[in-house]
Amino acid sequence: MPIKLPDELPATEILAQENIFVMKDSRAFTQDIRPLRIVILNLMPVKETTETQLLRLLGNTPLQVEIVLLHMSSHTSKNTSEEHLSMFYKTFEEIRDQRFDGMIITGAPVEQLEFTDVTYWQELTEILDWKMENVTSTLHICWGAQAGLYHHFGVPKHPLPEKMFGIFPHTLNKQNVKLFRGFDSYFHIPHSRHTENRREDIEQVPELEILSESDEAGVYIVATKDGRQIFVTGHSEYDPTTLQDEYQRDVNKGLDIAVPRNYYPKDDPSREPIVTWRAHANLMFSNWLNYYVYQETPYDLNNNKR
Ligand SMILES: CC(=O)SCCNC(=O)CCNC(=O)[C@H](O)C(C)(C)COP(=O)(O)OP(=O)(O)OC[C@H]1O[C@@H](n2cnc3c(N)ncnc32)[C@H](O)[C@@H]1OP(=O)(O)O
Ligand SMILES: N[C@@H](CCO)C(=O)O
Repeated sequence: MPIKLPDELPATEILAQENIFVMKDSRAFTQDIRPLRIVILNLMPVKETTETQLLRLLGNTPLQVEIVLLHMSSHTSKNTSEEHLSMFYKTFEEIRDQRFDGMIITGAPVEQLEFTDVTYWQELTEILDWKMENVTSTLHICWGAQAGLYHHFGVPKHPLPEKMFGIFPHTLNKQNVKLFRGFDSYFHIPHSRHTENRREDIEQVPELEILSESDEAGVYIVATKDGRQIFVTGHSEYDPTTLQDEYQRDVNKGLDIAVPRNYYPKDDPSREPIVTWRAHANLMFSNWLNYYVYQETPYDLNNNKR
C-alpha cells in the first residue's frame, strides 16, 4: 500500500525519486477502491497444483482480489478432470466481453513443440490479442512468456543443450523498478525448462527491456516499457518440492536428467530441498498487484478502453 503524506513534506520528493510509492493528500482524497479482477489462464496440466501456488501468492495482499480461472476450450485436458474444469473454470467465450485489472498466463509443458503444433495455439493467440485491449497488466510465466514474446514481438525460443534445472542467483539490470521494490542485490529463483529466450533477440525489440538476468540461467524478466506486459522465464511460484517431483518423475521414466542445481544440501537428492526463493516470490507478486495493477487500472473498468 502507498504511504500517504502531506504534499509539501520533503520526504515525499526524496522517496518519489527512489520510486517508493508515495501518495499525496490530493490524490488520496480522490482515489476510489474496489476489489481487483484477476483472470488466470491456467495452461498447466495439473491445474489444482498451479491454482494453489498462484493463489497463495495473490492472497498475500491487503487488497481484495476476485479471481476468474480460464481454460482452453480447444484442448481436452489429460491431467485435470472435466468435472473440476466445469465446476471452477470458464472459457474465453464466456469472458471475452469482460475487462480485467490483471491477468496471469501460466507455463505449459509444450516448450519443445513449435508454437503452431500446440493444439490450442489459435485460441491462445486470440486471447493474447484480447488482453492487450481488455487487461491492465499481464504476467506471462515460462512457456506463457515464450508464447507472448513470440506472438507480440517475434522473439524466438531456442533449445538448450541440457535442461535449465535448479535454483539460480539473479541480479537486477536497472535500479528503482517497482516490480523489484524491496529486493536484495541478488536473489534466487527456480528454473525448469529445455528452451530459452536470448538477450540478443530481445534487444532487437525497442518496446522491450530486460529487467533481471542470471549469469547461469540467462534472461529472467522482460517487460514492455509501459509495464503492461511482463514476461517471466522462471517459476518463483513453485512449491518447495516441485523441482523434486519433476526430477523424480524423470528419473522414474529412465530419462537422462541431472540433479536440480543449488537445490539439495550438497546436491544430494536424498536430502530435503532448501527453499531460498519464497520471500522474493511473495514480494514480486505483491509489487505487481500493487504497482502495475491496482495503481494503474481505471476505477470503472468498462468505461476505459486501454
Ligand atoms: C516451460 C514451462 O512452461 S514449465 C511449466 C510446465 N511444467 C509442468 O507442467 C510441470 C508439471 N508437469 C508434469 O510433471 C507432467 O507434465 C505431467 C506429470 C503432468 C504429465 O506428464 P506426461 O505424462 O509426461 O505428459 P502428458 O502426455 O500428460 O502431457 C503433458 C501435457 O502436455 C500436453 N500436450 C502434449 N502435446 C500437446 C500439444 N501438441 N498441444 C497442446 N498440449 C499438448 C498434454 O495434453 C498434457 O497437458 P494437459 O494435461 O493440459 O492435457
Ligand atoms: N518444468 C517442466 C519443463 C517442461 O516444459 C517439467 O519439468 O515438466
